[in-house]
Order: sequence, then structure tokens, then C-alpha cells
Amino acid sequence: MSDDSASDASTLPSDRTAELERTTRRMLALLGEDPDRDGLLRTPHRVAESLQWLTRGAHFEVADAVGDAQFDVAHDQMVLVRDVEFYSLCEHHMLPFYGRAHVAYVPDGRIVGLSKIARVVELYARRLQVQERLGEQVADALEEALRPRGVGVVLDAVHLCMMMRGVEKQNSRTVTSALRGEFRDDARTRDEFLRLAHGAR
Ligand SMILES: Nc1nc2c(ncn2[C@@H]2O[C@H](COP(=O)(O)OP(=O)(O)OP(=O)(O)O)[C@@H](O)[C@H]2O)c(=O)[nH]1
Ligand SMILES: [Zn+2]
Repeated sequence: MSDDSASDASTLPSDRTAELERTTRRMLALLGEDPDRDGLLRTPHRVAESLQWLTRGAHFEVADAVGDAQFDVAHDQMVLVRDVEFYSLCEHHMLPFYGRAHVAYVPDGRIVGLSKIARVVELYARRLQVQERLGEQVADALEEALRPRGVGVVLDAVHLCMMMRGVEKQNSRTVTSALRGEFRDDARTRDEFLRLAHGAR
């Protein structure tokens, strides 16, 4: 995903925008609003563009996020990128969940450009998701791209569907982890990672 494509909704498939606008207009009416009142006139268009932008990750592949930024380097210690903020949409209510990702791997002869780790998080966050799957997909993507000795992903997030509706709990955080290779099988690697990740906030 290049800088341009990551920030420019116009590069995404636009054939559904008009239909999304019509659907949003209908939704406004069903909610008892007048879609023709001044403040709502452009809302269907804004919502259509916004939703497409927020789910644009589904149109890209891991290769788009990582590109050629893989390098042969004989480093065999843990690389950890902490506090990668992410915003996603829960697939049950289409409400935001957001927080931080802590992503680590132990290379096996190949490292990746650091920003690409954040781009992989972005790729999988920008779609309808559940937190558990987001972590698993980030771990799988790095494992496939780098064939490292192991990968660890911890996500720490809040879910608006639990805060502003439903059970209405304002202070609960959800922490999930996805561990591969050494991070799953080697207690020392796992402990070091989880200690660093959980101490990050
Ligand atoms: N495991 C998991 N659950 C999630 C995630 N995001 C939202 N949920 C949950 O999905 C569940 C959907 O439950 P349902 O009973 O079908 O829906 P609901 O009646 O709106 O549930 P309430 O939120 O309890 O009012 C809720 O418990 C949400 O908290 C997520 O990322 N992971
Ligand atoms: Zn939800």
C-alpha cells in the first residue's frame, strides 16, 4: 500500500458509492430523520466515502503493505515495534474498536522495514473485524512474508459497542495475543515479549 493509495479514497472501487449513498439516505429516513434537511444533504455521500475508506484494507494484499522492504541481515534477536495505534470496526455492530498493537518477531536471516509492520496492522485493521482475528492475521502475514523464528502480536483495545451501547462498560480493555513459533514454544521468548508488551502502556 503506497502512501497515496493508503490515504486516497478515490483509488478504491467507486462503483458502489452511489448505491451506498442511496442506502444511507434510506437509513436516515428509517431513523426518522429528514434526509433533505440542510445538515444531512451531503451526509449520504460522506458516509459512503467514509465507510469505504474505513474498510479499504480488504482491497489490498500483504505484498502491497510490505513491498520490497525485506533485507538479508544476520540479526537473531527480538525486534519489537510497540504502541502501533490502530482503528478498526467491529463486524457485529460496525462500531469502532481501537487501541495499540505490539508486534514482535525473531528474524531468521531476514528483517523487514519497520514501517511495514505498522502497515500490516493497518491493512488488517481497516475492515470489518474482531480483535482476535486481527491479531491472528497480522501474525500470519509476518510469518508468511519473513519466515522468522517466531512472531508475537498483542492487541490492547477498547470497543465502542461495549461502551456507548449494550453493556455500557467504559473502562474495560480487551487484550488479545497471537503467538507463533518461538513466541509460542519458548517460554523465555514468550515471557520477554509479553513483559515488554504489557509494560508498554
Ligand atoms: N470476541 C469478540 N467479540 C466482540 C468483538 N467486538 C464485539 N464483540 C462482541 O460481539 C458480541 C455480539 O453479541 P450478540 O449477543 O450477538 O449482540 P448484542 O445483543 O448486540 O450484544 P451486546 O453487545 O451484549 O448487547 C458482543 O458480546 C460484543 O461484545 C471482538 O472483537 N471480539
Ligand atoms: Zn461490536
